[in-house]
Amino acid sequence: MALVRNNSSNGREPVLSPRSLTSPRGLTSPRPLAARPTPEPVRPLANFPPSIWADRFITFSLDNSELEAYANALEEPKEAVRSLITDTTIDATTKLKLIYSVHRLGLSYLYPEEIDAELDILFKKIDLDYYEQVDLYTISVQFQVFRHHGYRLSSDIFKKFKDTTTGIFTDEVSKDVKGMLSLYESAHLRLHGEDILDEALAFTEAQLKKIVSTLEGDLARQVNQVLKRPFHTGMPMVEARLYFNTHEEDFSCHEAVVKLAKINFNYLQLQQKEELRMVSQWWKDMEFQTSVPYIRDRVPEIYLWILGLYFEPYYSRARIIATKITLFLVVLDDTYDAYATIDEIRLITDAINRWEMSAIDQLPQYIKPFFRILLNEYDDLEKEYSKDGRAFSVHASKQAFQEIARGYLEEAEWLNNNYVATFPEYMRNGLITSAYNVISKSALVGMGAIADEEALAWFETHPKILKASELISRLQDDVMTFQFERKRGQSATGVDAYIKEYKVSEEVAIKELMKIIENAWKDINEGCLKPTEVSMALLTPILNLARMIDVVYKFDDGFTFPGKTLKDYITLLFVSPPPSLEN
Ligand SMILES: CC(C)=CCC/C(C)=C/CC/C(C)=C/COP(=O)(O)OP(=O)(O)O
Ligand SMILES: [Mg+2]
Ligand SMILES: [Mg+2]
Ligand SMILES: [Mg+2]
Repeated sequence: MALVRNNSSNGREPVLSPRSLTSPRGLTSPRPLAARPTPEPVRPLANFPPSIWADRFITFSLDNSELEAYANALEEPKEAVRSLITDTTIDATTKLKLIYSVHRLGLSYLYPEEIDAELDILFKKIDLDYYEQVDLYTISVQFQVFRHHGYRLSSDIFKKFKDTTTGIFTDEVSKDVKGMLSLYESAHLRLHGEDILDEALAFTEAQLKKIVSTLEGDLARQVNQVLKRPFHTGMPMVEARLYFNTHEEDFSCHEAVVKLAKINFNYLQLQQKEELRMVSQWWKDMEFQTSVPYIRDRVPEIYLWILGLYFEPYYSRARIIATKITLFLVVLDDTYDAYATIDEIRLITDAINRWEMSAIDQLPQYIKPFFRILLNEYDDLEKEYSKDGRAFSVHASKQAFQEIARGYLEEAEWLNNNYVATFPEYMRNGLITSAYNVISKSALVGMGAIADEEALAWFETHPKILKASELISRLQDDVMTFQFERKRGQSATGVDAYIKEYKVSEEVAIKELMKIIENAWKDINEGCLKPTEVSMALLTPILNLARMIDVVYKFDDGFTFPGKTLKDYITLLFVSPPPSLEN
C-alpha cells in the first residue's frame, strides 16, 4: 500500500529514480559506466518547475524621495484616524465598526495603544442585554473586533440565533447573507469547547455555498472571497488589499480611513518592492542557480512567505534576514530530499553541526558554495547584532538551523532503512522539520529590542502556540505534498505514519490529520487571548506562520507549483499598481 515505494519508472525523466530502488540509499548507479573512474551516484532528482519570475524583481529601482513623500503624506490622515479612534463622542457600535475596518485594512499597527485603550473601556462596558437586541452582523463584527485584539468575548452571544427546539440556526439566519458572512468569519476564531462556533462554521459554510451563485456585486465578491479564505487564515497584507477592494461600504463613510489606506498601500508597496529587489539581487550574486540548480528557485515566494509574518515598515531588516535564512532552508530541504545521497547527507549534517569553515573540505563540491555562504551570512549577522548585545538571537537561529539539519537527516535515515516511523515518532521529528522553529526564531533576529532574551527564553520552552503552528505546517504540508513525494520515493510523511499507526485508509488518515490541524488552530486562537504569555508583537509572527501554510497549501502544493495562489498574491502585491490616490 502506501508504504511501498513505486519501483517502476513513472514515465517521467529517466533520472527520476527513487532512492529506495538502490538500497542502501546513495549506492552508485546499477549500470556502472566503465569509462568513468567515479561513477555519478543515482540522484533522487525531482525536476522541480523553474521560477516563474526569472529576474523580474531585480530591475526595480527605488526612488527614495517618492518613499519619503508617501511617508510624509501619511501623517495627516494618520492623525485624523487617530482622532476618530479616540473620539469620545462616537457611540460604541460605530467605534467598534471603525476599529474593525482599521484592523482589516492593516492599519492597526499605527495605533496599538489607542486601540487597546478603547477596547479596554468598551469591553468593560459590555452589556449582554444589548446583544439580545442587535442583529447578527453587528454582533459578529463586535465579536471579531474583540477576539482579534485578544478579548475573550463569550460566543454565547450567538445562542439567540439558534432555534430553541431544534437546536439549529434559524431560518432567519439563513436569509441574512451579510450576517452569515460575518458569522463565518467569527467562527474561525473559535476556541476549544466552543461547539456553537463549530456548528456555526458548518452551517454558514453550507448556506453560503448554496446561495453564492444567486448573489451580485460586492456581496457576491465578498462571499466568494470568504469561502476561498476567511480573513483569519489569510495573509494579512493580501487580506487588507482584498478588503479595501470589496468592502468599501464598511469604511467609505470615514474619508480619512480611505485616504490613509491608499497612501499606506502605496508606501508599503515601494518599500516591499525594494526589499524583494535586495533579496533577489543577493540570491543572484550568490549564484545559487549555478551551484544548486536542482532546488526550487523561489525567491519571490519565500519573500512573500516572510512578508506574511510581518508587514510593518519597521520590520524591513527583519524581513530581509528571515527571507535569506528561509531560502537557506529551501536549499537544505531540496538537497536532502532531491539531490544528495545518504552518505552526502551525513557529511553535510555533520559539517552544519560542526559549524566551522574547515568542515567544507569534507563536503561534496556542489554544496560547498552554499556552506560558505551560510557560515558567512551568520557570521555577518553575529557581528551586526553583537554591537547592541543581540547576538543571542543569531545563536538561537543558528542552533535551530543545526537542529533542522539533524531532523532532515533522521528522515533520510528512515528512508534509507525503508522504515516508516510510528506517528508519535514522526511528529516528534516532524515538528522540527516543519521549519517553523527555525523561521520563527530567525524572524526575531531583526525585530529589535522587543525580541529580548526573555522572549527567547520563552521560545525555548517550546510553547503550545509555537507547537501548534509547527504542527499545522508539518501536517498541512504532508497532506498536500505526500503524493508527489511518495511518487519520487522521498521519505514517508505524516500520512504514511498515521496509516501505519492506526491501520486506516489514506482517506481516513487525511480526514483525521485535518481534524488535528483544526484543533491546533484552536490552540493558536487560545494563545492569542489576553493575558498572553508574551506580547502580541511576538505572537503575531507565529500566528501568521500558520496562516501562510493555509495560503500556500490549502488547495494544493502551492510552493512547488507556485503558478496559482502565490502567483496571484505576488502579482497583487508587487506587480499591480496599488490603489490610486487620485480618486
Ligand atoms: C514543511 C514546510 C511546509 C515548511 C514551510 C517553511 C518553509 C518555507 C521551509 C522551507 C523549505 C520548504 C519550502 C519546505 C516545503 O516543501 P516540502 O514539502 O518539500 O517540505 P518537506 O520536505 O519538509 O515535506
Ligand atoms: Mg522537501
Ligand atoms: Mg524535506
Ligand atoms: Mg512535503
